[in-house]
Amino acid sequence: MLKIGTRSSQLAQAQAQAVSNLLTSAGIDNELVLFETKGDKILDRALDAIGDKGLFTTELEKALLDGLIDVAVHSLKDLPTTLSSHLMIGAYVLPEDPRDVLIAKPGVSWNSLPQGARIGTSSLRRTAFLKALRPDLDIVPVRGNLQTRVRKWKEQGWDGLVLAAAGVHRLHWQELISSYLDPWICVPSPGQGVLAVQVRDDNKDLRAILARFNDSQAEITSKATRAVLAELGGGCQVPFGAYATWTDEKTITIRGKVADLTGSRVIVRDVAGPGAHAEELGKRLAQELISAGALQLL
Ligand SMILES: NCc1[nH]cc(CCC(=O)O)c1CC(=O)O
Repeated sequence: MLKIGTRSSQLAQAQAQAVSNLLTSAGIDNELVLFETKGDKILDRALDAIGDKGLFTTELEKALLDGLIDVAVHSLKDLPTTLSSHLMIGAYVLPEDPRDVLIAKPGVSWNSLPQGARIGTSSLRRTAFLKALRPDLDIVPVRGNLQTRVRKWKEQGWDGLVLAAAGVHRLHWQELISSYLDPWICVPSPGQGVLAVQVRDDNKDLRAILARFNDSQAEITSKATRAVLAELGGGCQVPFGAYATWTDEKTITIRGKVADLTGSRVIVRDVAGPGAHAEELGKRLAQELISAGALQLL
């Protein structure tokens, strides 16, 4: 019986179940094994900064290496760009909408938010990019899983809450969504919406099976945006987003955006080129951001 490791939040289980269904369709008996991660326990501070720390993934990587599980399912955006050695991403699957969304009461849209509206998010990226657009907003921290955040938004009577569309869609909470935020402006986290199926690199048979489910377009845009993150590296702790799309069947455009914490200084750069050179393009974009002062924003 193939063992699929996942965090135990409702969203993580929905994601792992979707991967389980793919494997079942390939005739592979499998079951979920649930884990709690450091990121599930630390609830008092923003976790992203540059977002490359593995707080949600380290325990699953260890379980893979110890042979307790055969695959781990992660939100790609939570997975550090440097994986533990002997582990690899076996497939990029089931890409969802990469945008962020505003959760708000019916009738309230992004454009109709009142002056000084109170908005919940703990992501430094969302805080900075939203403040850059609307300096009047009162951004309040909210951590915890999606249920907790939605509960707090209701209890506290905030005007809005900003979440990833992918998570909201996967939990079938579409009716809570008031507005989709433009990904060229509220630039998402690298890999947002994509699931990473991680395996041991010596597990050849399983890798061959997973390859059948790989979404090669999502793989390429994910590699492009994660290359930007990797190149900016741990040296900087700034709000950062990267978004890549296909402009024709061979070409991708990548946007990178960094800001200071208050959103008063913003650097945006785009590069376009062949998807076949995704990682090179991502690195080039990071270098352009650095040349424009990205590392000095804090
Ligand atoms: N950092 C938490 C996290 N990790 C993945 C998702 C949603 C799914 C995704 O973005 O792929 C979320 C919640 C959120 O950002 O609102």
